[in-house]
Amino acid sequence: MELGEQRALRVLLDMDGVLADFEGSLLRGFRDRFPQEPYVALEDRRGFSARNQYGALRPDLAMKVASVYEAPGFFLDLEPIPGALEAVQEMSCMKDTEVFICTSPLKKYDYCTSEKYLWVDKYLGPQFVDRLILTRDKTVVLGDLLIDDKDVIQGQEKKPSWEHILFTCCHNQHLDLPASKRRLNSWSDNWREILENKRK
Ligand SMILES: Cc1cn([C@H]2C[C@H](O)[C@@H](COP(=O)(O)O)O2)c(=O)[nH]c1=O
Ligand SMILES: [Mg+2]
Repeated sequence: MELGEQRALRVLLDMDGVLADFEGSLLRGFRDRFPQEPYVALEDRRGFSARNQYGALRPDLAMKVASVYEAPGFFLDLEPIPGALEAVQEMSCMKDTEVFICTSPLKKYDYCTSEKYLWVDKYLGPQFVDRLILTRDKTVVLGDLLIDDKDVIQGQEKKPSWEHILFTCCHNQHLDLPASKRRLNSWSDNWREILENKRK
């Protein structure tokens, strides 16, 4: 990079809950597969882990809800979140901006990892397959912004390079955030302003 050239703003985009509708698919899948079992309505979701919340309802429900997202096809069949694909395409064409998708695979990664690549190829194209980062520790990934629905993102780096923008999802919508923390309520919210403010 030449002296005086402005470094591109690097935006890291989470996948589940930000680009792909994990929660909606999980609830539909659980009710289809276990129609007689109690379930957690989206408006009643609290906390990132659905597995933990179902387990608190009844211990055996933890394994049952996990069996839904561990099944073949679950990640590939996720619906895009409204406005997400359009926002990613627009963002990636912005001057002095680079976009990466940064997502955490399941520990039980058999189907999840390949299906995440297939999903990105299907909905965003091969150029984004080159920009897909799978990691269970996002703190070690360099970036300026991380747009992610998980309320607490921890890892090896205690002071990650990125600012975490909390993307509103059913499980975090009730959280009161400290004044320093910014939310993006949806892709029709003003994500462009968040990027421009970060450039200053
Ligand atoms: C709700 C929930 C999610 N997960 C897994 C599913 C994905 O592999 C990652 C998503 O993390 P990211 O921050 O969106 O990349 O978490 C899970 O294992 N259990 C759950 O209840
Ligand atoms: Mg997520």
